Amino acid sequence: MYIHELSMRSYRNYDQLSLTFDDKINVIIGENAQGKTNLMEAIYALAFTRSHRTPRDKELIQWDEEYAKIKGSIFKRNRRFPLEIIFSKKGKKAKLNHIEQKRLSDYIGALNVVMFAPEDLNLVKGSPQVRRRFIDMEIGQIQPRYIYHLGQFQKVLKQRNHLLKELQRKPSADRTMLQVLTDQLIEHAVTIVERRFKFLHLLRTWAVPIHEGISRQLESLEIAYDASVQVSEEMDLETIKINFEKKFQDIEAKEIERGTTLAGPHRDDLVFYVNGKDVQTFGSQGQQRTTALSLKLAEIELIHSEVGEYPILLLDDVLSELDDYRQSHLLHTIQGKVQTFVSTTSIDGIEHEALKEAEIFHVSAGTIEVQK
Ligand SMILES: Nc1ncnc2c1ncn2[C@@H]1O[C@H](COP(=O)(O)OP(=O)(O)OP(=O)(O)O)[C@@H](O)[C@H]1O
Repeated sequence: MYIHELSMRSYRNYDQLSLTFDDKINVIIGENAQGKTNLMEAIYALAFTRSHRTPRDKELIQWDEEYAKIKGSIFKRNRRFPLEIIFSKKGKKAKLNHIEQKRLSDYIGALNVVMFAPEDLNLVKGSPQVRRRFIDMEIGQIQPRYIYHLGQFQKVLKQRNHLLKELQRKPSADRTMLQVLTDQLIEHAVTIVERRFKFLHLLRTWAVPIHEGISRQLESLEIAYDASVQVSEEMDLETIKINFEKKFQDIEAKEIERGTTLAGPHRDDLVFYVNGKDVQTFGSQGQQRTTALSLKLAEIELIHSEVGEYPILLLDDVLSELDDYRQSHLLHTIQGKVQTFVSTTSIDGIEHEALKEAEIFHVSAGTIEVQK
């Protein structure tokens, strides 16, 4: 799939903009703070209805404006369809084929995007939250129903935490309600964990051989799910559910004492091993980067295998962070099959064969010019 046209209004530092892209490689060049990341972010937001760098939609609206609008014309399975997203101070609206989608989960997934930004190099080193977000966003775009379960889980989690705080202060508060909320929480948690297991199985299928390739057969990658409840990928749904129930019975007193939910998918993590050693603790910076790159390349192949089309790849200021070998590996893998956006302050240092045919855009203070 690819984006043919993109237009924006009052989005970050862009007043008004309309661009046509190459279906292969587009390079966005500009000095710092001119709007490169804002453009990448807009494409990401068109796919996910949110930014990759802030949870606050209001920040996307140009200062002193009432709303921001992004429109895209997408080609998928040889058919063209429009996407539109409007962020206003009251909320957001997402339109697919000109029709507003009541649930965002009916919209997300129409456009598949993989973003690789410098902070993704932190996927291995960063906090568990970064890895949970990675896994949740990726499952969400191939299985939009997952987003619904995640939203329901968050809702119940909030109510449950609220009640646990109340019980912490006042032990006579409603215990029956706690049981009701625990049952609801478990119902969504089991679905989330089961879908994460299935996703990890697919991710491994692609990431392990890719990592072996990038490391010239020197490293073998393993990915494990570090769960806060005794569950594993071999278990059936019923066993997972029983183990959740047991866990919450065991920790009830502790949860009331702390006033918060201490187990569940919001506390889980991913662990990456290279040659049997935990990369987060023992890996070199190079190994951590290779792992992050393998995961991103695996995502591209995984989406292709699940959706039947390659996603759009956004490489925001990240090529120059990779050494020549990893850069070549990346560009070689995507060449010709993945519409890619590369942002950079300078094209020197990334003179790869793949970029020769690229469409070049120059960004300066919220305006973009195509290089003739
Ligand atoms: N809501 C907004 N309204 C108007 N301008 C904004 C808004 N949010 C951010 N900006 C401006 O956008 C610019 C930052 O653009 P962007 O993050 O795309 O930089 P960049 O070109 O990627 O630079 P770098 O190479 O430093 O990452 C800044 O000048 C910032 O002040």
